[in-house]
Amino acid sequence: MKRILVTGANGQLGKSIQEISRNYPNINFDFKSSKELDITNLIDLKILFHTNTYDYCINCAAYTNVKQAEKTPEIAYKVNTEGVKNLAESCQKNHTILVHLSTDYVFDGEKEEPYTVNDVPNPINAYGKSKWEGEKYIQKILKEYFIIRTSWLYSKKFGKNFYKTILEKAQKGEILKVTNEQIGCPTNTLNLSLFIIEKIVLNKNSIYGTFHFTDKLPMTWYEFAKLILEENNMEKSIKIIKSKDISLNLKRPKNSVIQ
Ligand SMILES: NC(=O)C1=CN([C@@H]2O[C@H](COP(=O)(O)OP(=O)(O)OC[C@H]3O[C@@H](n4cnc5c(N)ncnc54)[C@H](OP(=O)(O)O)[C@@H]3O)[C@@H](O)[C@H]2O)C=CC1
Ligand SMILES: Cc1cn([C@H]2C[C@H](O)[C@@H](COP(=O)(O)OP(=O)(O)O[C@H]3O[C@@H](C)C(=O)[C@@H](O)[C@H]3O)O2)c(=O)[nH]c1=O
Repeated sequence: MKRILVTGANGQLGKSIQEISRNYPNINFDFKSSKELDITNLIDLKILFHTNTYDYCINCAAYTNVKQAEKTPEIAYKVNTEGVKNLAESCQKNHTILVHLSTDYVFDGEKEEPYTVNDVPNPINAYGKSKWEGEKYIQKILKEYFIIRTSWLYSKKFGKNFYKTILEKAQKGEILKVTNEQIGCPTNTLNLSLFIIEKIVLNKNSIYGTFHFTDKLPMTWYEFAKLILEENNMEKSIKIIKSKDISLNLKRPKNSVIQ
C-alpha cells in the first residue's frame, strides 16, 4: 500500500485531495494541516520523517496571498522557497518522491504564445519569485520529483478563490468590476487532484520533471467572471476595469497561458 504525506492539507487543493481520497482505499494518506506540520520548521519535519515512511509527499503548502506577498516578500520566501527546500531535503534523505505545485506566475507573461515547460521562468512579482526559487531548490536537491505548474486554481467548495469571490459579490448585489488585461486557464482543484493521483502517483510509467496542468481553456478574468455568473444562472452586468484599478503596485503576467 502506498503511503502519501499531503502538506498544507486544509488549503483548497489539499481539501480537494482529501475529498477524492475516499475513492482510493488502497492509498494510505497522511493529511497534515499547517498547524500539524509547518514546512518551515526543520525539527518538526525531521521528527515526522524519522517516525514515518512515505512513498510520496504532495506539497500543497504555500503562501498564496499574491497581493500581501508584494508587501512582505520575506514571508512568501520563507514558505515558498525555504519551506520547499526543507521538504526537498527531507524527501531526499528519506527516499520520498516529491510532488510539488507551482504556478503560471513564474513567467513574465510577455510571450505571445502559451508557455511550455521549455520556456525559462522570469517572475515579475514576489509570489512568482518565491515559487520559482522553490522550484530551483527542488531541481538542485532531488532527482525524483514532479513539479506541476498550474494556473488560476479554484474550488467551488473550499478555500478562497476568484470563483467564490465573484459569486459572493454577485449574491450580495455588489457592483462587479473585473479586469480583462490578463489571459490564463482557470483550473478546477478536483481535476488537478485527479491528475495528481491518477497520472502521477498511480502511473508506473511517469517520468520525473516539470509539467504543466490546467483545464486548457484560455480566457480573461472578465470572461471567467461571466462564465461563473452564467453557470449560476445569475444575470448581472460586469464592468471592465484596468488591473491597476484593483491592485496598484502589483504586476501580474499578461499572458498566463501554460500548456
Ligand atoms: N490558488 C491558485 O490560484 C494557484 C495555486 N497554485 C499553487 O498550488 C498550490 C496549492 O494552492 P491552494 O490550495 O490554492 O492554496 P491555499 O492558500 O488554499 O492553501 C495553501 C495551504 O498551505 C498552508 N500553509 C501556509 N504556510 C504553511 C507552512 N509554513 N507550512 C505548512 N502549510 C502552510 C495554508 O495554511 P494556512 O491557511 O493555515 O496558512 C493553506 O492551508 C500552491 O503551491 C500554490 O502556489 C498554483 C497556481 C494557481
Ligand atoms: C476579485 C476580483 C479580482 N479581479 C482581478 C484581480 C486579478 O487580476 C484577477 C484574479 O484575482 P485574484 O485575487 O484571484 O488574483 P491572484 O491572487 O493574482 O491569482 C493568482 O493566485 C496565485 C496564487 C496563482 O498562482 C495564480 O495562478 C493566480 O490564480 O482578477 C478583478 O478585476 N475584480 C475582482 O472583483
